[in-house]
Amino acid sequence: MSAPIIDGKQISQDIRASIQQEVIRLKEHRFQPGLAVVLVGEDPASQVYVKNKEKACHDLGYYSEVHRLTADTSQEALLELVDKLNHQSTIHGILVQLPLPKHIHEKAVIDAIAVEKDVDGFHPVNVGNLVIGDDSLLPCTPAGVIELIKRAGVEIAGKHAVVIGRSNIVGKPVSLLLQRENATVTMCHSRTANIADLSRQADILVVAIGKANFIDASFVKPGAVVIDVGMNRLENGKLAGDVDFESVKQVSGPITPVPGGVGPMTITMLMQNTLVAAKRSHGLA
Ligand SMILES: Nc1nc2c(c(=O)[nH]1)N[C@@H](CN(C=O)c1ccc(C(=O)N[C@@H](CCC(=O)O)C(=O)O)cc1)CN2
Repeated sequence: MSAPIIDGKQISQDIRASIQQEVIRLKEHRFQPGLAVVLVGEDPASQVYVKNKEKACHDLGYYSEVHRLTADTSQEALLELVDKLNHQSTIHGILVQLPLPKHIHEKAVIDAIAVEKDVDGFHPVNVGNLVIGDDSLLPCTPAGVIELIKRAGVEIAGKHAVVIGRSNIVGKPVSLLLQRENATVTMCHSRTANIADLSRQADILVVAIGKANFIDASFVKPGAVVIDVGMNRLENGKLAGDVDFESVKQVSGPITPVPGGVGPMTITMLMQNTLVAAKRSHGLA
């Protein structure tokens, strides 16, 4: 028997529907969440993601600004724009689309975003708050992973979670969030010996290593929950996850597909963070 599929698109829609209701209520108090998205350069995938963010803002009734800057924009000019947005009262969230062109120092830009408007959750203060368990804006993809697991009806507390990948954007924050939910977490990475042995011990397996179809059924304990954060563009133009979905779903428990799993949650959690940031700025959260 094949595993239940965790439908990230449907879960995303459900979350957006409740955000929309809350925004309608808040608008009666002349309150409108505002998001500024900054895109530097013409990376085709980034252009699509930014358009989708703009559309999500429109659909949910947010105020939005998209700043499309040419690839040769200087770091100084980008920092000036971030500073302007930091001080703009209609904007509660600022997102600088990554990756940035090579001549721009990503960290300098992230560090320049006001902590309370950092709806990506990438600012070191937000990262630090996540580490010590204080309230913070959570990074969108990791927050989406936790939401998918919970909405699939899976209890996290007491489970053994194995996270494969240790990036600052996914692997590390996902591990911290799983720990916060009282899972026992093992982190694996490129230098881990016997990844398959550790992976087979997981009740919850989160994979974010950026290698197409790396995890097959031999890595998975029967019934384990499998969350695939990978998004690898193949030569034939198709998108593949880090998990060999067809093989793994024969043995796993609930599993996310790619596309249609974690990806759609990234923008939904961004919308959620923007709402939280806006409410906090009005003393409502
Ligand atoms: N500042 C940021 N930059 C980037 C982030 C981020 O969270 N903050 N994440 C990614 C890109 N991203 C959002 O920005 C993103 C990636 C994927 C999806 C998504 O819906 N994926 C679909 C498939 C889409 C396709 O066919 O290409 C899916 O998995 O179903 C949404 C947002 C890097 N940059």
